[in-house]
Amino acid sequence: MAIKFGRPIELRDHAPRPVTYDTPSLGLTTRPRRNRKSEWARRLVRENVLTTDDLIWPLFVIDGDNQRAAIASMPGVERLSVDQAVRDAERAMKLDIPCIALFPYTDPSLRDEMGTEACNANNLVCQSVRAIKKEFPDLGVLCDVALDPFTSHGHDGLIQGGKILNDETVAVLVQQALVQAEAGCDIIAPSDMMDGRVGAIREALDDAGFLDVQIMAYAAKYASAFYGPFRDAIGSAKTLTGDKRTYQMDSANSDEALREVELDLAEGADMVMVKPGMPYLDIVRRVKDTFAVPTFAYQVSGEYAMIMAAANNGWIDGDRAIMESLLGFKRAGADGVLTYFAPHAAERIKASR
Ligand SMILES: NCC(=O)CCC(=O)O
Ligand SMILES: [Mg+2]
Repeated sequence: MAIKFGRPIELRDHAPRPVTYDTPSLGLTTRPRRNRKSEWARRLVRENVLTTDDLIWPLFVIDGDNQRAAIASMPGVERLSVDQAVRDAERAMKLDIPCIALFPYTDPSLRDEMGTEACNANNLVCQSVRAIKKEFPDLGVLCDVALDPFTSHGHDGLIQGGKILNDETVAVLVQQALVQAEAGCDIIAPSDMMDGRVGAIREALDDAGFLDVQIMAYAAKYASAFYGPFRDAIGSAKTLTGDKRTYQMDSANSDEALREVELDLAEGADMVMVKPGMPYLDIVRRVKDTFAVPTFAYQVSGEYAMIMAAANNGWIDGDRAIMESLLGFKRAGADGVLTYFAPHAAERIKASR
């Protein structure tokens, strides 16, 4: 049950009882509670607001027709066949969500050591982009650039002798970005954390005439336990060998995030992202204060799963926790949030207007 915000607690919970208290005065000049005395007063002094313009909605796509398959660790999120992804794109349009992000569940038979399918101009992501752009040209479409949905080992890059190869991987990522841009993708979002990939992709996009295709760099992406359910969703959880700590950042570090962001901006990133979200709000704030560029946060699958699990157990008020968590990103300085809660939040925002 949703509790309406701003209803005075005493009216909600108690039948009034006649009591008398002594009324000593503390003689306070400043009483911060005055500005919180009623809903209109709180609205008047409110510093941050979440709007539908702040939302990017990640969708998972699978092969097939008319498929919507539940993901156990992400209750409420489904893998969608391309036709159904188009229906969710329509829902995004109706909810005034400016942009969606696409992630494929690649059939295991198409995964290999090199992530070859990433560069197939007719892969699931490219098919989805074309189908969505055809019906909804005004909806922003973001495509992730990384090899993990396509490799048999679940890593974001090419491996040799147990090591993730940087420059060789970047050459493949450039090809992946080009097929996505060719399909009509608006924002290329490299999430692989290889060094130098933003510059290489920018140059290749420009050479191919995609001057207006934006780059949102996953600039500060941490090696995190919170990606677990996402790996279920794209089917890499079981195949992933080892961890990603030689390319994703150490969660102990903060200055390093600024250096990563600085590099990506110098290489041509139009927007930067911090990921995960809630445990890294301090990074969002530092990035925004330091660079004053469009800054995004990714509220990742594990954050979604935590809130949903607690809400489904009745341990927290899910609606309120969702909106509070999203407002936290705005307060930390984010210009927008990639969140699986996007349609839910947009519905709430629209209903409250
Ligand atoms: N490159 C996209 C992701 O890794 C998403 C992670 C998540 O939602 O857990
Ligand atoms: Mg980097």
